Amino acid sequence: MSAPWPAPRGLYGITAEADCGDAERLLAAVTAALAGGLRLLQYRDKRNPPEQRAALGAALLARCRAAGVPLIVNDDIELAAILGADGVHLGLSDGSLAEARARLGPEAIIGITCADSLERARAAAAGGASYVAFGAFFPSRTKPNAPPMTLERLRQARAELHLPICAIGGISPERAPPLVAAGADYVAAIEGLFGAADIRAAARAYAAAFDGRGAP
Ligand SMILES: Cc1ncc(COP(=O)(O)OP(=O)(O)O)c(N)n1
Ligand SMILES: Cc1ncsc1CCOP(=O)(O)O
Ligand SMILES: [Mg+2]
Repeated sequence: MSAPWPAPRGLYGITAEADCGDAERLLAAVTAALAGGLRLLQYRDKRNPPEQRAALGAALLARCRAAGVPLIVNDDIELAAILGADGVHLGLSDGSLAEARARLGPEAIIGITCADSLERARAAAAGGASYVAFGAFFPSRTKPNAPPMTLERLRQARAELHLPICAIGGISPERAPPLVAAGADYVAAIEGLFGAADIRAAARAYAAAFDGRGAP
């Protein structure tokens, strides 16, 4: 059974390339993040061929299902469909929102990268996106060329958009609270979460940024 949407506000973990070369390591990392309170997981894997991505995606989906956490596939609408994952995340150069909705159905979670653009977020909302993602809020070693996004523009987005908003880009646990206060429903992290020495503790620290800030 697929996980309910919207997921409770909180940490959105995105798998690290460094973990995708080793299934055991990847599953251990994700298991630790789930134990620390991860609310959403994205399988982002730009290194493996399709067959391996299908196998890793299936293993991640089983782990996420057991935890009641949605699994979203980055970039690849077809892989999301084949796996029966909860959704897909699409950037500017990935497939279209309309194509994803047609392939995955009305219940699928479809996230759209808006980078620093409110205009793109408005179009995504009007086109039936499930959430929009803004960033990079801070310099990101994972994606150094992501355009910079500001807290002020995030507040503006929160004031006018009526769908979940995700903040991404160089976000450590210490950097999360102002983003949550400005209206982010999800804080997405790769290095700050999966690069941490204690992944479960890092997930808890991100989750704490949402404490006392209202129900999902
Ligand atoms: C939650 C979330 N937000 C943004 C992105 C970036 O997507 P994209 O611009 O397509 O870049 P890649 O991740 O594909 O390199 C994301 N993946 N997740
Ligand atoms: C995928 C993506 N899109 C904008 S910044 C980014 C990278 C996020 O990774 P990190 O949390 O390590 O900066
Ligand atoms: Mg992409």
